[in-house]
Amino acid sequence: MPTWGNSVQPDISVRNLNKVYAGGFQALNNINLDIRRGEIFALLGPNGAGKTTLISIICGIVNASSGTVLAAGHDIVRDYRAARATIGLVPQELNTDAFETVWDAVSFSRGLFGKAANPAHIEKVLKDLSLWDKRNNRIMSLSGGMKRRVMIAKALSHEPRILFLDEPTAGVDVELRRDMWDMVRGLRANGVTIILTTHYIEEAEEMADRIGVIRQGEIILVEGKEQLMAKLGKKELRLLLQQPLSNIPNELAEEPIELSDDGFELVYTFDSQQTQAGVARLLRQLGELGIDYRDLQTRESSLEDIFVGLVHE
Ligand SMILES: Nc1ncnc2c1ncn2[C@@H]1O[C@H](COP(=O)(O)OP(=O)(O)OP(=O)(O)O)[C@@H](O)[C@H]1O
Repeated sequence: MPTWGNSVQPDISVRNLNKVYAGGFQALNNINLDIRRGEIFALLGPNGAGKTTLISIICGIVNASSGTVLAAGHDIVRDYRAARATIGLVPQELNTDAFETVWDAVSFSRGLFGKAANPAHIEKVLKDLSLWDKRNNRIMSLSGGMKRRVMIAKALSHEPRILFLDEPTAGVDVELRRDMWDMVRGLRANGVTIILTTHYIEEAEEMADRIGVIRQGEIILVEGKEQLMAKLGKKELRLLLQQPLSNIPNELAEEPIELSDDGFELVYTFDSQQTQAGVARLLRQLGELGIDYRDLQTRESSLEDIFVGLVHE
């Protein structure tokens, strides 16, 4: 691992980044973003929001129109080789020679970064990814899940301290997705900084330390996952009534309350940061109004609810 390392300085630092594609389409609009050393950062955004464009610029595959990016302190344009050497990229598509063996493909990737051969490192990577037994197998003979592991092994072959995973679990089954999550957590435990893009909110909810939301080429929010859920999360209290109501009683008109179409359910929504005082008041009022309920359920909003609210605002 390179010796450059100041825990205060971000691993990736993006400043005033813009991308206008040749046809004139502005895919990124003044992006500013810091990724901290050793975190798992999830970049969430709907289709076409600019996630792949942003990653491709940081990894030197696409040129920015303006702005700067530092990777581990190296400018990605002026100091491209040093910057790129700190980064591993696992792209969305599998792009590797099917006829090669796992060992050869992963060793060759390391060579592309001008690094001297290091069989001990390749062995460690293959063992960490449960690929050691397959090292002499041709890639075409592997299952889809194993092929994805090979892509990750290739990305880690040159000992990058930053790993980008573009939609790491798109189209993989639930079991493999869980395996991937465990693997990514293991990488972070070894000190790798991880940036992943995902459509699966569940994935961000499960793994990310921080979440960035990108919409129409703009970062609209960056927040710790826990803080995001506390800040924007809502709680819901659902009361199943004994007798249906035809409308919400006037006494409750000021409350954030809704009545279901069949009149059998009252749904009360409140901020997750708020105390239970509102709920206690509501239940007292219902008692005074003689409205009986046979069941009461509470539910907290998921990251998905929050995300849908953000991108469709
Ligand atoms: N080479 C290109 N030329 C012109 N426009 C492009 C090019 N590449 C991407 N775009 C446009 O830029 C926008 C952002 O694309 P990008 O692939 O970065 O989005 P994304 O967030 O990764 O989407 P997805 O989740 O679908 O992969 C899209 O509207 C896309 O059509």
